[in-house]
Amino acid sequence: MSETHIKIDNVKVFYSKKHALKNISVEIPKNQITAIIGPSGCGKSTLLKCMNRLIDLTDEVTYSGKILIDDEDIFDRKTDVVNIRKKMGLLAQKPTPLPMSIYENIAYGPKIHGMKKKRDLDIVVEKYLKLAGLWEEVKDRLKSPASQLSIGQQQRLCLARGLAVEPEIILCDEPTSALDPVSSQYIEQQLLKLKNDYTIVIVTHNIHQAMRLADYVIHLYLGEIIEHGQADEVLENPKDERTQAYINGTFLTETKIDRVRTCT
Ligand SMILES: Nc1ncnc2c1ncn2[C@@H]1O[C@H](COP(=O)(O)OP(=O)(O)OP(=O)(O)O)[C@@H](O)[C@H]1O
Repeated sequence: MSETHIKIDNVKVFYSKKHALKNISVEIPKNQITAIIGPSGCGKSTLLKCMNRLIDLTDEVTYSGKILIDDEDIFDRKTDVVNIRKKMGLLAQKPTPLPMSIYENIAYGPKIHGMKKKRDLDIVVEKYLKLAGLWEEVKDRLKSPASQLSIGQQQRLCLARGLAVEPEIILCDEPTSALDPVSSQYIEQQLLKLKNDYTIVIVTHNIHQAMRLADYVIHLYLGEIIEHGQADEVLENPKDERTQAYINGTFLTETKIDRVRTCT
């Protein structure tokens, strides 16, 4: 495995009494795409929210363990949450453009971080719209409201906006689930290009998407990692019966799981 970028060590999360993540320990490699897969409610989004501490915004949540990014424990109360989030771009399920122009959507983050000169902002806007694969489609209407873009374009705009604050890591929570197949393909193509410079973690329900994108796969099941490894090994030759069933789209009843456990 290449150099570790995010080291997750014994992370546990409770929502009130609900034990959502149980002793999660896993290392996420730098400049690779890691897909988190698993059935609904298994804890995928919770794990992602731990990585940027958005989990703090949830009521009645308690968590423990460590998440080391560049050797800094982001769960440490002394860690500056704003700094952590600056290292991470988040691409959510639905595009959330800011209620302003296409240009201002991208310039917003750099302005907050102190960039003032129009020339510098122009360069940044063009650079990140190009990186997100949207420049050619919007270069002649940068002053138009972002809300006038198609949903697929809005998602690429959100990707560009996230990149404009120069993160090291891109967290994606089902980033194409609200998009048509062509727009999904655009996003996937951009993510594949971006992995040369960014560490990417993507939550996806789409096994084919994981096959197309992922270098590594984490399979979560009822809050635990039941399989983790190189994508081709996990997706084409899974060791765990539950991973196999999930990939095949078959449903394992508790009785069958018990039978499988007894047989192995
Ligand atoms: N704010 C909350 N309060 C209470 N329980 C929660 C809260 N958020 C999530 N949960 C529970 O924690 C578990 C994990 O939720 P999470 O959203 O991480 O799952 P997921 O794998 O991302 O699901 P999906 O694929 O359906 O989005 C689920 O049982 C969910 O009901």
